[in-house]
Amino acid sequence: MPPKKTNAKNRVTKGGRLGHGPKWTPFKAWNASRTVREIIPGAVCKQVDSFYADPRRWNAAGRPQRPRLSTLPKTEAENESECIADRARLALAEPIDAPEVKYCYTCFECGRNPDDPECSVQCYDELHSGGGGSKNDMKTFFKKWLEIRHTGTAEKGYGVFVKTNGRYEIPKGAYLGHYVGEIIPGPTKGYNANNKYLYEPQVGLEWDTDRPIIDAGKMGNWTRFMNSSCDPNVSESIMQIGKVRVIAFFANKTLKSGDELCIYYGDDYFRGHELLCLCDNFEGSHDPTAVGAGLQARERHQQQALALQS
Ligand SMILES: C[S@@+](CC[C@H](N)C(=O)[O-])C[C@H]1O[C@@H](n2cnc3c(N)ncnc32)[C@H](O)[C@@H]1O
Repeated sequence: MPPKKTNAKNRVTKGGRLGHGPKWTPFKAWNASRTVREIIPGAVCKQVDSFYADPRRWNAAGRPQRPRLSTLPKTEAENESECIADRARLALAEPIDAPEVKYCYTCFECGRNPDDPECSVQCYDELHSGGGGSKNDMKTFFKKWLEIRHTGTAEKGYGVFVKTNGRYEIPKGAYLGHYVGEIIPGPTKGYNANNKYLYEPQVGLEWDTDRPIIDAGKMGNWTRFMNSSCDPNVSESIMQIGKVRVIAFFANKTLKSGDELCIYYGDDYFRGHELLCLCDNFEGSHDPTAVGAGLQARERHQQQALALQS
């Protein structure tokens, strides 16, 4: 039998990926609920379930072509008995306060130290593709419980909502997914600082001494559609899944049918893009850095982060 034809455009080389998830697929959600009137110009986004690192871009920046994933820096957090990852995992069964902690290197999927040979890239794949009896199975999570639809506000565009036809409530503390896209080695050729889908985490990945940037402009998952709120119901935290460090999202409140899932983008985002916030907490547009609730939300986040770090 002749080999099956593949669409070269949609093929991602193994060397350029972190994890071994499926190939790209066109991000159907991007157009799923759009009517002709609503179509937003621009490139159609590809749906991916793991990071993509373009070797040419990394070579051009003088960085290793393939991120090394085997040895991870050790921190005290590794030795802490009550690790936030474990708590977050337990939270799926028993809600806790949102895990707002910066670093924890215990694998979210298997609970082992990622140096442990039993913990592998497979943990990442299992969590996200639902294979191997993952406790969390994220493959069907989005499809089952969430939808992307227009917020009704032109400036805000699309948002992520808990499906309105379900009776299911997503418990506080539940792991929702993580931000993926193309990993770029900091501001390099072809980098567009105006891109509104850039996530610039300080993840401390050992293959990148600077800050890598996750660019979900051309490829990403549903998390790229999460809008900002001055009273967010989703928190982010840096986590370890297998050998991959991720920006993971957790429900910080019980999420009910029809709720929009929102994070807090932070002051820099709004200032940098010269945007005003149009979240539902206030009527009309407002500066999220100047409005009471925005400040309170930010302070609460900082306090939670500090409390959990100490
Ligand atoms: C990461 S995208 C979120 C998804 C986006 N709504 C879409 O349709 O693709 C970020 C952009 O969404 C819009 N946005 C998100 N939260 C907002 C808010 N609270 N107020 C105004 N615009 C917001 C801004 O245009 C922002 O640049």
